[in-house]
Parts: sequence; structure tokens; C-alpha cells
Amino acid sequence: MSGSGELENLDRIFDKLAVEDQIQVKRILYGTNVKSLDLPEAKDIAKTYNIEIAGYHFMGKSEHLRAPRLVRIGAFQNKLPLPPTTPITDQRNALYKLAENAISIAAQAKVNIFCFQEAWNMPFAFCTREKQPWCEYAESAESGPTTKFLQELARQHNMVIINSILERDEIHGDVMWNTSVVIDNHGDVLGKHRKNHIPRVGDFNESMYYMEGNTGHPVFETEFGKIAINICYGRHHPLNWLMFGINGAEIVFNPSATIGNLSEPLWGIEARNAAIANGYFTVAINRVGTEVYPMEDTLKNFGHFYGSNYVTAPDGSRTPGFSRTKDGLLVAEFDLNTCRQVRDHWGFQMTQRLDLYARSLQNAIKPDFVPQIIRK
Ligand SMILES: NC(=O)NCCC(=O)O
Repeated sequence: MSGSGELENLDRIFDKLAVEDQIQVKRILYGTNVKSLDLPEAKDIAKTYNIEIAGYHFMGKSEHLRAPRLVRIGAFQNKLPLPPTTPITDQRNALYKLAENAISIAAQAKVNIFCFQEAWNMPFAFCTREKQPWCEYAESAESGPTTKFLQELARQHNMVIINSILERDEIHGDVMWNTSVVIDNHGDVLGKHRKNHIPRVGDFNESMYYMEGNTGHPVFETEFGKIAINICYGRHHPLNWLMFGINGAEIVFNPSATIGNLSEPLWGIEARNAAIANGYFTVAINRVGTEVYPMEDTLKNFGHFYGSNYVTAPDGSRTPGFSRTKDGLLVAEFDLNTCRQVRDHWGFQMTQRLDLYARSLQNAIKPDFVPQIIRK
């Protein structure tokens, strides 16, 4: 347990087992081709910044005709450094300092693609359903302060950075979106994706802050591989994952903000299943900590954001989950050639019958649709 009374790490419970049991349990749960990756220099810096770090390597198979396409990703999870009600400029500056530290650790770890959690540059205040001051955090995806700040770091470290923010489109009526901006390793904005599915569950009723995304399922071709972003609640929608795969994604990031009482039993399943079903790598990233908001003369605690970042390969093997309570950078290295190798092995894409489902779905959306139930 941590000082907050929260379990520090779910997967480390297995370390309490006898060694021979641990080996069996980890083989069954994680698969056999994930090894830890030594990151000595990055570990030293991480320690000075009080940020946890863990590294993993997915072992790939060599091919006759294609050279390996190794890539290293960094998945950063963090708490708010200051209470949610801190004036915006101070909160943002503290978050920028934390981000700068995390990215410098990632650079030491030779990370090529770095991804933050959802709405990383602000308190997760959507659950308050108050507009002020939270909407003031919204900013332009292309030219807002957070994108500008990260463009410089991306250039400096030759790193692709995925920047998930509350976007304000000032040109089109100040409309807000929940957006991931992809900044390439030269510091240019390659594009953006707007969250497709808005949660309407419990306190996560975010529909009054931003609109359903209108960017489809873009895949961004970077120098380090073809990537896509499925933002938080979109992970509950298998067709959302499917479309990123159809558009050619090799890695799909899932920047999230979700709490234990709501979703923790689902967490280890959805991104993992998506990797298996769609033949790509998935990277699940979640916020950390407990954010307490003053509301109507009381304090509202929305629950514990449980971190637990993890990475899954197309064959279903995965890293252990990261800390439930601490700021941390999960680094994973893998060969993108694995995607095709697993597709060839299992044939899920070859057998998926998109034509059949396209016809069935065309019928299912008709107002006079009758479910295909055979009765006696
Ligand atoms: N931010 C967000 O979409 N949260 C919804 C909760 C969940 O999907 O677990």
C-alpha cells in the first residue's frame, strides 16, 4: 500500500509468490517474449526527478527480406503537481516543468515516440460540470502554448510527441474538442485527432465541454512508424480500434483519465484485446492521483486515477502494469515487423469478413431494422 491507502502496484503482488510460481504466473499472464530493458542513465535522472521508470523489450523474429524496424515508445503517467484550484498559469508552469523532466528522461532512454495521458496539461475538471475556470485551459491545437512548448522539445530531442489537450478552435466559433496533437520529431505539427466517443457515465459526463470528434480515424506516418490515438473512452468501442487498424496503424496510443471504481477491471482487457484483434501494438496510459474539487461549499473527490500504464504486442504478450500511484515513464522497445508476422500467423485480418459486417451494419442502422432472431 502507498501512503494514500491505495495499492501501489497490482502486478507486483506476484513478486510475493514463490519464484517457481512467479515464473509460471508471469508466463501465463504476460507471454514469454517480454524482457526487461536496462536503462541505466535514464534511471539515474529519473531518480533525481522523483519519476519512476521501467523498461521492457518485446523480442521480435528476424526476417529474410526486411530489416527489423525497432522503435522505442515512452508512456508518461502523472498526478497534478499542484491542487486543482491553483491559478491556471501556475498549474500549467508546474506541469510544463514536470513534462520537461519526463521528456529529458525519455531522451536519455532513447525514446522515439512519447505520449502523455489525456488532457495532461490541466486538472481533470470535466467531472465537475463547471465551466469556469476550466474552459480557460482550452487552447489551439496548432498554435497554443502547450503545442509550442512541446514543439521545441520534440525538435531538441528528435522525438515524436503526442500532446493530448482540450482544444479550442477559435476560428470556428470557439468550439472545444478533446484532441491529441501529433508533433513530429522535427517539431512540426503533423496533424491531430479529436476524440470520437464522449463518456456519459457517472461523473464522467464530459459532453458539455467538447464535441464528438470530426477527424475520423487518422493514422500519422512518422519516421518511427505509423501511429494513431484512441482517446480514453474510445477504448470501449471495438469499431474505433478497428478503423485505426484498417487505416494502417502499427501502434495505437490510448491516453486516458479514468478512476478505479469505474473502470479498473476493464483496464487490462480492452487495449490488450485491441492489439490482438487488430494486429498492432497498443499503449494504454492513465492519469494518476486523486483530484479534489471545491463544489457548492463541499469538497468533491472524484476517486483515484490509477495509472497502470502498459503495452501490448499484436500476439497478446504485454508488459506488467505500471504504478497505480506514482508519476512514471514506461518505456517499451519493439520491432514493428511483428505486426505483419502475427497477422500472417493468425490470419485475423484475412478472415475478418468486413464485407459481411458492412452489409449487416447497413441494415442495422435502418429505422425499420428487425434483429435477426430465429424463434420456434
Ligand atoms: N476521460 C474519459 O473518457 N473517461 C471515461 C472513463 C472511462 O472510459 O473509463
